[in-house]
Amino acid sequence: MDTLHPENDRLPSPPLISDRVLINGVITPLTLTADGELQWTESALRKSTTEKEILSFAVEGNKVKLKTLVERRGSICCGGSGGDYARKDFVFEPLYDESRKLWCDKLRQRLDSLVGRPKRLLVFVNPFGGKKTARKIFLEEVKPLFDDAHVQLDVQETKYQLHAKEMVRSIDLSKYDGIVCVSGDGVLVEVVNGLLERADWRTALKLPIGMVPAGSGNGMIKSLLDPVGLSCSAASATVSIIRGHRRSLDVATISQGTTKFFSVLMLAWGLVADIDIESEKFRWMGSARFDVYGLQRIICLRQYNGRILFVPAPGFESNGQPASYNVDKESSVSDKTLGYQGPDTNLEDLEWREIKGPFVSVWLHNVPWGAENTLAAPNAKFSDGFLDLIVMKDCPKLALLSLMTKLSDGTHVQSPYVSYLKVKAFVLEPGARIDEEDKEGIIDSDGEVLARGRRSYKCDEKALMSYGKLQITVDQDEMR
Ligand SMILES: Nc1ncnc2c1ncn2[C@@H]1O[C@H](COP(=O)(O)OP(=O)(O)OP(=O)(O)O)[C@@H](O)[C@H]1O
Repeated sequence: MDTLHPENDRLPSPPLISDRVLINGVITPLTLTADGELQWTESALRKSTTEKEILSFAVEGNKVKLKTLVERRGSICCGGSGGDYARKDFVFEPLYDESRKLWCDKLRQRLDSLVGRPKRLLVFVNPFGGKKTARKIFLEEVKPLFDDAHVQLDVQETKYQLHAKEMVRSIDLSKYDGIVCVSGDGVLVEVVNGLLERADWRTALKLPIGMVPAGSGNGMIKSLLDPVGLSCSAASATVSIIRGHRRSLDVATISQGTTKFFSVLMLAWGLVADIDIESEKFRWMGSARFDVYGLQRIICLRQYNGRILFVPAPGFESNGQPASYNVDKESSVSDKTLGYQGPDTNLEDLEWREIKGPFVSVWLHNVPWGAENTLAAPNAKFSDGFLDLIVMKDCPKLALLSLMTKLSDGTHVQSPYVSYLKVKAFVLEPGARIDEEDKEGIIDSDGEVLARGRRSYKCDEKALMSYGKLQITVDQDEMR
């Protein structure tokens, strides 16, 4: 019969090796248990586990030096525990050559038995992202941890937009255990799109992608670290990668004709898109650019004509009005050898509903956090096969200002001015501004311009899609 042992009642694990060693010049008993715990007494009982705290070890003369992590518990971060990490060496000296050899064998055996720890990673560093500090973050906070953990790195600084995507689409991925983006969400999305455009996308998708926050938004890494009580820092993110922690992630396919874009974070049109993209000119402010430009946009509030159609998730069928949707046939015609083509859902068989404009904001989210201080979709799940839809039609400016302050804890979705639901498929038919019909908006996906309408955000760059109807479907658990 199986019995349950509460954590405190756990039976002590037998020792793999137990010995008297020198620690800080004092003879001290040191034990490595079968479940990987290193125990010694230095004024009080100390413990360090191979699974969590010990990254690697090396022999230096007669001494064994362990590279370890110590958890720092902050008090101010995000209302949570604010867990973060610092590096620390732990040195001990076995009394005999034989016992040093035995210690090394046992430590190596334990560290080698840890599954999921990466050995070789491809790292993209975007020197242009956020406050342009990614290079410094990488050299000072990320690389030392990977070095301590003996993870080999192939580092590539991104030199221009879409550089990461181009590389990922064509390089030999077989030599890597994962790809890491020291950047904002933009480079992550490039990597995802590059992988999905490969002919061998099914294999490519098995490669885990890690994030280290060095952008202005950092919504994905915040969504990963916050639920486990870790601060959104470079050290926490790097430690999670070293430990091999993984989560599955849904991928949304946005299509317009045969053009496709794969999104893992969000799609926005209206207020949120305007703030996200038009505030680029304040990039030097870091994440404060969203608040500063957001205020300006609310004071001069825009509303857009248009229509959205959606297939509600079970329980959300009362939103909107029944509607029929003629599926964009062109988007399903594809050459399967070219890469991932989106989910094989028969959209015509689904129960569609619609909401007609004007709209202040339409926001579709795959993960909870849109940025480090924006809990856009508090109920969003990484791999539930649904997208969270947040819609705002008319809203008084004062109420809107108060909603902006509620974005940090996700309570904006409780406002009577906000509709918040889960959808399986979605169609956006964007229109012009109600006050100036010759001006249209911006469609933003994962922080990048997907489409820009007439006389919207001034920029000569051509967008991937035109400012017209878009279809969005979601596949469950595509990425890791
Ligand atoms: N050397 C470069 N010069 C100019 N742009 C670059 C360079 N390298 C990458 N980029 C582009 O910079 C854009 C933004 O990058 P990233 O996502 O890292 O930062 P961010 O936009 O500040 O953060 P977030 O996406 O979290 O808001 C991406 O579209 C990427 O393609």
